[in-house]
Amino acid sequence: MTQGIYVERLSKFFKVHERQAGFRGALQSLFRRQYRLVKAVEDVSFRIEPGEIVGFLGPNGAGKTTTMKVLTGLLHPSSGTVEVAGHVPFRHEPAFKRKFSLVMGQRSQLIWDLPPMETFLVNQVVYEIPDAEFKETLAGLVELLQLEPVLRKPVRQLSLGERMKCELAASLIHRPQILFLDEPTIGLDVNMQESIRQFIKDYNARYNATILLTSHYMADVVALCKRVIIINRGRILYDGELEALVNQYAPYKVANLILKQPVPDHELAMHGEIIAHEYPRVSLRLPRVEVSSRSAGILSMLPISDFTIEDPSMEDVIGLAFERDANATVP
Ligand SMILES: Nc1ncnc2c1ncn2[C@@H]1O[C@H](COP(=O)(O)OP(=O)(O)OP(=O)(O)O)[C@@H](O)[C@H]1O
Repeated sequence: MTQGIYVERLSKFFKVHERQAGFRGALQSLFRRQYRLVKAVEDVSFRIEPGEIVGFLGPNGAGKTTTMKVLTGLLHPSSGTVEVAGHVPFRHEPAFKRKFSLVMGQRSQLIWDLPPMETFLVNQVVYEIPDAEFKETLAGLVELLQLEPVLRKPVRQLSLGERMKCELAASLIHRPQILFLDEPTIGLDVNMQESIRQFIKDYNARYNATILLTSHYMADVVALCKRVIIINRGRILYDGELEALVNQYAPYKVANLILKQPVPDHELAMHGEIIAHEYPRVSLRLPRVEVSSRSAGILSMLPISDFTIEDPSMEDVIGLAFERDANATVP
C-alpha cells in the first residue's frame, strides 16, 4: 500500500443559503429558501509521492483549507477521487486515522488548563500507541523540539511558540506518515519560525514523511518546498518546481539604483520598467535575458552612486501569477 496522496478531478461545492435583504426578504426566504453554490475547489488533480514536501499556496479563500479537509476526511468531496496513504479519507477507517495528522496553526487540540503531557497521554489512548513506542517517540519529539522545560506547565501559561511546538508534538505522537500543515508558523517570531521549519525538515528526513504545507510566509516555502502547487479561486494555477515558477512568471531581475542627482522617469524608463522611484532610490525591472546589456547601459548613462541586481521576491512572483490568472479568465 502506498503512502502518497492522489487527487483526481476533485471538486467541493458548498450550498449557501441566500438571504434576501430587508424584513420582507427575510420573511420570504423563510418560506422559499434560495441557495447559491460556492465553488471552493474545482476540478483539482495532483499527486504527491511519499517523502515529498509540497507547498500549497494561494490567496485567502483560494480553497487550500477545503482541500486539506477533504484529504483528511473532514469533508466529503462533491465529486472526484481522493486517496491518501492507500485510504479513501471520508470512509474514516481506523487504520487511516493513525497514518496522518492535520495541524492547523490557528486551532489548538491541547487541553488548556493542563500541561501538554496530558494531551500527549490522551493521544496515546486515542491512537492506541503501545507504551514503549510512545516513550520512544515522545523522547525524540522532546529532544527535537526542546520541550523539556514546558512539558509540565499548564498550556495557558505557554507562549504562542511553545504552544505551537507542543501542538506539533501532540499531532505527531503516533508518527504519522502524512502531515497536513495549515499555517504552522502563523504569528510566530522569526526565530521560532526557523526552529519549527527545522523541525519539519528533520521529521521529514527521519520518517520519510509526506508533507503538504500551506503558509503565507514565503520563507517557509523557500526553506522547505522544492515543489509548489498554487491554487486560485478553487483551481490549480501552477504545479511544479519552485525555481521554474520564477522563470515562468517572472522572467526578469530587479535593478536597485541610488541616484547621485535626480533623473526624470522617461529617462529611467529607457533602461527598464520602473517599479519604484523615490529619489534617490529607484527600482527597475530588467528582462532576464538582457540583464548584462541593460546593466552596462545603466552604468554608463545614469548618474548612480550604487547599483545592485537581485531576483524578484517569491511574493512578487506569486503575485504576478495571480495577476496573470485574473487577466486570463473572464469571471
Ligand atoms: N463551510 C463552508 N460553507 C460555505 N462556504 C465555505 C465553507 N468553507 C469554505 N467556504 C468557502 O470556500 C472558499 C475556499 O475557502 P478555504 O477556507 O478553503 O480557503 P483557503 O485557501 O484555505 O483560505 P485562507 O488562506 O483564508 O485560509 C471560500 O470562498 C470560502 O468562503
